[in-house]
Amino acid sequence: MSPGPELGCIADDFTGATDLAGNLAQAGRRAVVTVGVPASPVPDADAVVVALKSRTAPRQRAVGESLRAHRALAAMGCGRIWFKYCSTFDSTSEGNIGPVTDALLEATGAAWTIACPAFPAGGRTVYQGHLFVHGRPLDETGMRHHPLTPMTDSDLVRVLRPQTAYGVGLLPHQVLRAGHRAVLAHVARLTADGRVRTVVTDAVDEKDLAVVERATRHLPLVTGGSGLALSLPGGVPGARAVEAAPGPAAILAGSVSEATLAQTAHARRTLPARKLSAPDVLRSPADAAAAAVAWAAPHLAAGRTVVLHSADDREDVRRARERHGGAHGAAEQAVEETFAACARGLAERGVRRFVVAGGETSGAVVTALGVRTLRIGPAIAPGVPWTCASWRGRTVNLALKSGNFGDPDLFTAAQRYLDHPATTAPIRR
Ligand SMILES: Nc1ncnc2c1ncn2[C@@H]1O[C@H](COP(=O)(O)OP(=O)(O)OP(=O)(O)O)[C@@H](O)[C@H]1O
Ligand SMILES: O=C(O)[C@@H](O)C(=O)CO
Repeated sequence: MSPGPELGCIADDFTGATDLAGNLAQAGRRAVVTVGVPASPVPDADAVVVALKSRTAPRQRAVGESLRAHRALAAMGCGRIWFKYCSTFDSTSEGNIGPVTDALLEATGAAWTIACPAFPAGGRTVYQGHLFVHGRPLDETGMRHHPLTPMTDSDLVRVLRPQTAYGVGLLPHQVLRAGHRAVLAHVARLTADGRVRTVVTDAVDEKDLAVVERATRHLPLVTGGSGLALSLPGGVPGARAVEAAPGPAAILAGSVSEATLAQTAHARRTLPARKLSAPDVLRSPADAAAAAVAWAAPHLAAGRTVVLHSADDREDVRRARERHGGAHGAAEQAVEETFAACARGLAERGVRRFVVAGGETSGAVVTALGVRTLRIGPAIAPGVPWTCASWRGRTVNLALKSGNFGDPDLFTAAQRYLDHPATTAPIRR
């Protein structure tokens, strides 16, 4: 038996970290997310997930931070390492999926590993190496136009090859369907001459993932999305119970993905909502946040959940960029600073529950609240768990939602999963 946690995970963004930890909790693991590399061992955890902001960082930095995280997890005695990246394989020809995988192969001494982004419960499937999002090839989705990691090819073997120093193989569906022994024989052939060290795995449903899990449970390193976690056997019942803070809630939507825009539009029908004014935000994030918090105060006093959002559509972002006319990313930075200041102001006004949409926005909010660790609670949607953290010694609950996750009613339904965790487990297997 391993002396430390069963799993040590390195996530390349914050929402991805809680996504993986949430699925590990669904599989009965006591999962804890640390914001950045932990300075000391994490007690009472079966899985420690280190949340980094390395997805679009310069390659050297991403590799360096991931190795630092690996050293901390290895020092805790973690049995296996899991490199978590996006289920839409967000990367460029430079990386960072390939370079970080290469570095972790060396660090863990693994002869080979898998690249398994499939998350069927979240609509991500892989067939013959091609990634589909709710049945559409990746390159035909909005990811084609992502500003930082545009995904213009759904063939993951082709996408990964230029990113890694080693060969890339494919574990196709027909082999998977023949069972885990056939998988191991196939991989043995692929990796025989030592060139191929990463194997892209097909998986279109949970049955496929169960075979992948069975065939790879001996590996010191796995890489991929969070979907594989749902197939882990064993686990402790009740691992998802966390304290629910009393007190009002706020939705902070800084994501401009299609799913979030639909969720915001839905929530605005029934909840008090305010759009952050772009000119105000660009002039002074602090003043824009103060005005938003003042607007929220009477609604919060009346016990209502408030919604603060930054865009109705992508045009808003384009206009803000144009209006700002500054350095690349400056308008986005101002919006993130505003959400960060809103989170601080709202917490000071008694808000104890936050639903935050968007990876970057979540990073800004979690950092602003000075949160160091997140314990995982019940899920609102596949890949979106409630978490429990401490703010100035008080319990706060945070749900960090990846831009593209969740149904349109996610914001309005969120509270009920925290209040009634035992009766509402929305993950369909
Ligand atoms: N009106 C706006 N003008 C300029 N920038 C904006 C505006 N609204 C949001 N943004 C910025 O757009 C970025 C959205 O990124 P974020 O990661 O939060 O969401 P996402 O990309 O939809 O989600 P994910 O990364 O989880 O898929 C943030 O930097 C945010 O501050
Ligand atoms: O895997 C996913 O899709 C998410 O956890 C994510 O990483 C989005 O940023």
